[in-house]
Amino acid sequence: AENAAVVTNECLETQSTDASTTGSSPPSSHSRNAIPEDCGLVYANIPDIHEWGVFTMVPRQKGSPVNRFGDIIIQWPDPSPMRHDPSLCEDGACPPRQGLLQYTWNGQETGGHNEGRKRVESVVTGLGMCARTTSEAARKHNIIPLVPRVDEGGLTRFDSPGAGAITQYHNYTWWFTKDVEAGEELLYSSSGKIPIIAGDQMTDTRVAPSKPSLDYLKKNGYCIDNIRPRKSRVKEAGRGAFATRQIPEGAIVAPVPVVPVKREELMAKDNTHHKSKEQLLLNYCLGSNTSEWLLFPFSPSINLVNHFHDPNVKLQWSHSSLEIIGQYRHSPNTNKNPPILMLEMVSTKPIQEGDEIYMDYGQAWEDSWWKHTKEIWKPINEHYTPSYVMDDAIRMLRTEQEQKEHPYPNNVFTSCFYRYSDRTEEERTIAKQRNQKDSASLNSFRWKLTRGLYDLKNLRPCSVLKRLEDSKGRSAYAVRMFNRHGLDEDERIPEDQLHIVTHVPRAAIRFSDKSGTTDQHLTFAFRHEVGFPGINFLEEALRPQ
Ligand SMILES: C[S@@+](CC[C@H](N)C(=O)[O-])C[C@H]1O[C@@H](n2cnc3c(N)ncnc32)[C@H](O)[C@@H]1O
Repeated sequence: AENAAVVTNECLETQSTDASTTGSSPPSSHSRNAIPEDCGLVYANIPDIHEWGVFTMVPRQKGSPVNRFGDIIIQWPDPSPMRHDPSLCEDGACPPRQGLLQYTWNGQETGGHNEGRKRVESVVTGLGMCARTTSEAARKHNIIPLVPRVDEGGLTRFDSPGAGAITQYHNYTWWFTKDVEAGEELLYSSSGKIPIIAGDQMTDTRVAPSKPSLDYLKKNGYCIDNIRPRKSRVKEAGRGAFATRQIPEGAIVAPVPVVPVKREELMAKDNTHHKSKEQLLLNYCLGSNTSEWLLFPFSPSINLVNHFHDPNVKLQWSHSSLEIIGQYRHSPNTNKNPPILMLEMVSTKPIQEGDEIYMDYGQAWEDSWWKHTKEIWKPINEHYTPSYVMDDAIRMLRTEQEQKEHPYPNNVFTSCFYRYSDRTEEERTIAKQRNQKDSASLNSFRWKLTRGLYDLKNLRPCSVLKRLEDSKGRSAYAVRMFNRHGLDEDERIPEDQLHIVTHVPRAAIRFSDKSGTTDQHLTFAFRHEVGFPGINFLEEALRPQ
């Protein structure tokens, strides 16, 4: 937020300067930023406090979706410790997060925690990065997210060179928790964003002295519902971005706020486990092979724009970003982190409703993709079934004993929705006493449904010991619960406890993918940034003089 404050309202002016085609020098072209009459959501710089926020242009009802389509999430397993090393924390206080890590969520909030061995950060694009947050205690939030969908977007490791090159986490939808008036800001609770490392503090949102008027938002905001996700028309590309309405030539299709990231941060930490060399995030960054900097764009659906040699949009620096970068050129301290910058995605031809949006990713990307499909990629024919397919296919779960005869595929295990902290003090004391008396005794509890139990952060490994049928013929299970990395302290079952839970319904048990086995970890998964020569302009400004 502090960085965003540097981006002034000038960024929202209707005229912009184009640095995308030449790289280092910014030629001028003009684009129109007219908000369509029926635009429902805008991204605007809040007057007085100079922070960016998301606003609704129409009244909304409690229980209705913010958008009819959700955002993608990119899982960032075991980020390189360079920028935020827990070993740098002293007495529970850690150095502040920098770069993209300032905006990520704890992976367990999005169900991504099994993607990594120790730590997973979730990059929640769209509203998760554009909307501002408020603390749970302040109770000012008016939107909440639901669970994402997880699948391969039609690209399987058995037949597609695109397998592992796109994220499997998508359709992360947001819902209103209150009735909201036209012009109100969308805020969500920051609890999901509280970082994994103890000691990090979230600051609460700064409240604007006065609410921006609808007129101000129309004149100064960027429309952020001109594009939406859908399966791409490009074979092997996965999902794509499509126009939700007609867009004239030369108009701003979407704002493209970007976080600068150092290329070296996206190297996977451990190549023996995360077999591909670079993180999946690289495929969603803008850059050029001559720059050590990358830009991660994050407005809704922007990350879904695919490559085509005959594009209908291009990227250009916003006027204000050019100024900020210009200031860097003259600043003697070039070592500091560059702030959030703003690009604009501008139509280069008239676009019809339903058209797919394409950019030209450039020759280096095309060459790399060509090499990947012709020389590197090979179909995989080993036995593999992703967890979401197992969940659909296997309704009745096998006990540990049955699995000896009839095992599940190697890449999956079972997880249960369970909260150890739901046990009453009394239950815990009895368990403790029993443990002290007889080390062989079991602690067995009855599963019960409590509020919020089906949140993804409450998933933990569990093994099925017994299957029973209830009076209505439905299966219920007795399971042993385990701990996993990243669990909150009060959720950890004491190491010396054999924690058995009975009457667990099938709905509370899920298949999960073992760490390092999903497509994004495939050895031959494609990795290349989206070509954006305009980054050279930033690179030049940041280079020590
Ligand atoms: C910025 S993402 C675009 C969104 C992506 N299609 C998805 O489903 O998440 C870039 C990645 O999309 C895929 N892609 C984009 N354009 C493509 C094309 N023309 N052919 C094949 N794959 C493409 C590649 O995997 C690339 O690394």
